[in-house]
Parts: sequence; C-alpha cells; structure tokens
Amino acid sequence: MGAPDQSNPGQSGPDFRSGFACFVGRPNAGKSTLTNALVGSKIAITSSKPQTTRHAVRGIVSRPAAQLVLIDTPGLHRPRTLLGERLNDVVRDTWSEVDVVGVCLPADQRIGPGDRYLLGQLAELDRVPTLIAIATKADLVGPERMIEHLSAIDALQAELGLTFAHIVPVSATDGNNLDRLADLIIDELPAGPAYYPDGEITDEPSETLVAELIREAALEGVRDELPHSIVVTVEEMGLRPGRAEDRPLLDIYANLIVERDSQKGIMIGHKGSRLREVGAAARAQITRLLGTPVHLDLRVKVLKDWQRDPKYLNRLGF
Ligand SMILES: Nc1nc2c(ncn2[C@@H]2O[C@H](COP(=O)(O)OP(=O)(O)OP(=O)(O)O)[C@@H](O)[C@H]2O)c(=O)[nH]1
Repeated sequence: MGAPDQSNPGQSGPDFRSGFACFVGRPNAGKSTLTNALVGSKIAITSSKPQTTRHAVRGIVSRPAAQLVLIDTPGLHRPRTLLGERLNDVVRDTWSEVDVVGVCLPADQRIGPGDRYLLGQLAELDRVPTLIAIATKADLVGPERMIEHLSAIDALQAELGLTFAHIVPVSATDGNNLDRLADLIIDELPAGPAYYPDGEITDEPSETLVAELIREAALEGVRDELPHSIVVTVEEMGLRPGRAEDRPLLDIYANLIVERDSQKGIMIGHKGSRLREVGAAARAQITRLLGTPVHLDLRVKVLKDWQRDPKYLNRLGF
C-alpha cells in the first residue's frame, strides 16, 4: 500500500512502528468521526445520515516513534444494488490489507443482528487482523449502561469465535480515551518505516475531498432514499490565473448527481434556494480544509438510476 517514505531518517529506525488500521461498524457507529478525531483534521466526511462514507479515505496519525495510517471504509451491508456489492468488495479488500481493525459498537445502542453479521464476516476472513472493540459515543451513556455494554461486547468473543485484543470505551466528540486508543492500535503495528512524510494527514487527492465535502453539505436535511442517490463529481479545479499571490482564488466546477428528475427539484429548491445553501456550506468547509477562498460552480444533473447501472458506476469511479 504505497512505498515507504525514505526521505526522513527520523521516521525510521529499529524501534519505529508503522502500519494500517480501519474502523468498521454499523452505519452511524461513529467511524468517520473517530478517524477525524484521531487525525485531528476534517478529512473523512461525517453526517447524521447512515452510509455517507463511500471512499477509502486515509488519515495519518504521526507519533515520534510510529505512524498509523487510518482507512475510512464504507459500511458493510447486505447488498441490494450493484453499488452495494461493489462497496462491500471495497470493504473486504481493505480488511485484508490492514494490521488492525477497530470494531465500533456505539454505547448508546444494543448490539444487534447488524453487528453480528459484520463480525461474522470478519471471522470468515482467511487472515483475521488484530481486532480492537471500541465502545463509541461513550459520552452518551452513564456508567451502568457502559458496564452492561462492555460485558455484552466481551460475550461476543465466545459467541462468534473471535478475540478482541482490547475492549475500549471512547468518545470522539469530547476526546475521552482517544490517545489511549491510538496507543493501543500503535502497539499492535509491526516495526517498519513511515509510509508518508511527517505532517501529511491524508493522501486523498483534494478533488476527492472536495467532492466529499460537497456531498456532505448536500446531505444536510434530505430524507428517505435520497441520500444514497447523491454523488458528486469535481469536473475541474484550479487556481484562477492572474490573481495576486496573497489573494488566491480556487475555481471549482462540480456536478451534484441524482437519479431522478424529482430529486433534482428537491436539490435545487424553491428558486434555487437549497442549492445556494448547499454551495455556501460546502464552500466554507472547502476553504477551511484547503486554506484558500473558493469559487464553487455547482450544477445538479440527473443520471437515471445510476446506482444500478454498471456503465454509470464505472464512470463515477465505483
Ligand atoms: N455524542 C457523540 N456523537 C458521536 C460520536 N461519534 C460520532 N457521533 C455522531 O454520530 C453520527 C454518525 O457519525 P459518523 O462518524 O458519520 O458515523 P459513521 O460510522 O462514519 O457512519 P457511516 O458513514 O454512515 O458508516 C454523527 O451525527 C456524529 O456526530 C461521539 O463520540 N459522541
């Protein structure tokens, strides 16, 4: 997964550890929020809508003697569409490449069939990575419920024939136990040199990040099946020529793609009001991420039933 970076001799040596980890869990379990909190910058999109993560975004946690590369995967679901099947393949490919899988089990919800299905899939891998069970959203529950939750997680090991190297409660929002989780994951990594230069937080091309931020803004306030129908493509992105060096402007031309004409209407809103809001919200986030003022040209397009069409899926990079 990428050639080790040899340019910085401080990032190697016999005691240096490096490797890959990902978080899995039911939709909305808090995986993206946890990745962001550990990396300390907004790189994976989060939203209150389930299944908003589609790309394997990597975040990098650098320590004086270790480098942990985090991969943010889509949720694994029983597939209903061709897109669903392809997303599951992405997830399994990731699992087979990482050193550690953090299994996110939100403390405010009981362990259910979805969690068992996912853990069952993990147990069936040819090579099961080191598993760390994470009781996410610890801030949402009191001590009694947490103890009950941790016992239920413990009991899963015997039930499913799996071993958790650790079981840790964590809150990504108030930061509780985050450092401990990072330490526990890093302890499980093999000795090896840094994969990325110090200070880098992600190797996702900024087009992908920009598309994800626009999609996140577009998801705000939409309901039902619409979230799954939205995909964003960045057609063109570049600094506007002729600007003074201290006043750069990044031009971004992007398409917000939906599956039906009725959805297009919803996205645009009354006299374009919704699209303007989405554009403004996305622009603010992109500016914060890239540190450059942005001009965003956002258009809504319909690709009929793209989630079920192999041609469209290929074109959209799935
Ligand atoms: N109170 C609290 N809320 C959290 C915490 N972590 C995540 N959340 C919230 O839970 C929701 C889902 O979080 P995400 O990080 O998007 O969840 P995810 O598992 O990546 O979701 P998918 O992409 O759908 O698989 C969001 O509204 C988050 O703000 C936490 O530690 N505490």
